Amino acid sequence: MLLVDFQKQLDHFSLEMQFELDREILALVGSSGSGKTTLLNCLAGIVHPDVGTISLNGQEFFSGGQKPLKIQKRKVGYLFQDYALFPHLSVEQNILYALSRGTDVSHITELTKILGITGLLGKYPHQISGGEKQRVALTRAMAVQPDILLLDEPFSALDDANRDRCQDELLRIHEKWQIPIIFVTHRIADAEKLADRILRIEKGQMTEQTVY
Ligand SMILES: Nc1ncnc2c1ncn2[C@@H]1O[C@H](COP(=O)(O)OP(=O)(O)OP(=O)(O)O)[C@@H](O)[C@H]1O
Repeated sequence: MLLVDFQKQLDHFSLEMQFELDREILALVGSSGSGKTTLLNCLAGIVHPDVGTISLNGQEFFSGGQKPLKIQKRKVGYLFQDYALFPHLSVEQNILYALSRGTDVSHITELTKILGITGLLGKYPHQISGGEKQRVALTRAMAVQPDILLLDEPFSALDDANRDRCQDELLRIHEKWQIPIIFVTHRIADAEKLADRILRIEKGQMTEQTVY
C-alpha cells in the first residue's frame, strides 16, 4: 500500500497530494506543468516534499523532519519521459545497470521474452526504434523487481500498433506482479483503458475522476 500525504512548494503553486494506492493502476492526467512529474520524482526520491509523509508497504520513504530514504533503498521502478537509456551501453547493459553483481536474473530473461526484446540485447540505443526503446526502458524499470512502478508518459512516442502492444504487455505484467503502477498520460483514452483510478492534477491540486 502506498500512502501519500505531502506538500511541496513549486515555482508558481504548491503541490498538495493526498491519496492511498493499493495494487492498482493509477493514471495521472492534467495540464502541462501541473505537477505530475514532480509527484513521481517525490515518490522515487529524486526530489523531496517540504512537509508530510510518503510510505510504501509500511516503509517510510519520507517523513517530516527525518532524513528521506535514499533512492537506492526505495524499491521503485521508474521509466522516465525520455526513456533515459545510456547511449554508450548495449540494451543488455542498460537493463542490468542497476543490479548488483550476482543477482539472479531469471526474471529478466522472462521479461525480455514478454516484451519481445530478446533479439535486441546486443544492440545500442541508436540502433533501435522508439517503440523498442520504450520496451527496453520498461524492462530496465522492472529489472530491479520493484514494489511500485512509475511511468512518465510511457506511450507518447509510440504509434497506434505499438501503443496497443505495450499497453497489453503492461496489463500482463501488472496481473502477474500485482504491484501498484502510476503512469502519466495526456491521452484520456489510455487512462480509461488501463487505469483502475484516475487522478487529475491542476496547478498542484488533485481531484479523483470516476473511471467508466
Ligand atoms: N524542484 C522544483 N522546485 C520548484 N519548482 C519546480 C521543481 N520541479 C518542477 N518545478 C516546477 O513545477 C511545475 C510542475 O512541473 P512538472 O514537471 O511536475 O509538471 P508536469 O505536470 O509533469 O508537466 P508536463 O506534463 O509538461 O511534463 C513547473 O512549473 C516546474 O517549473
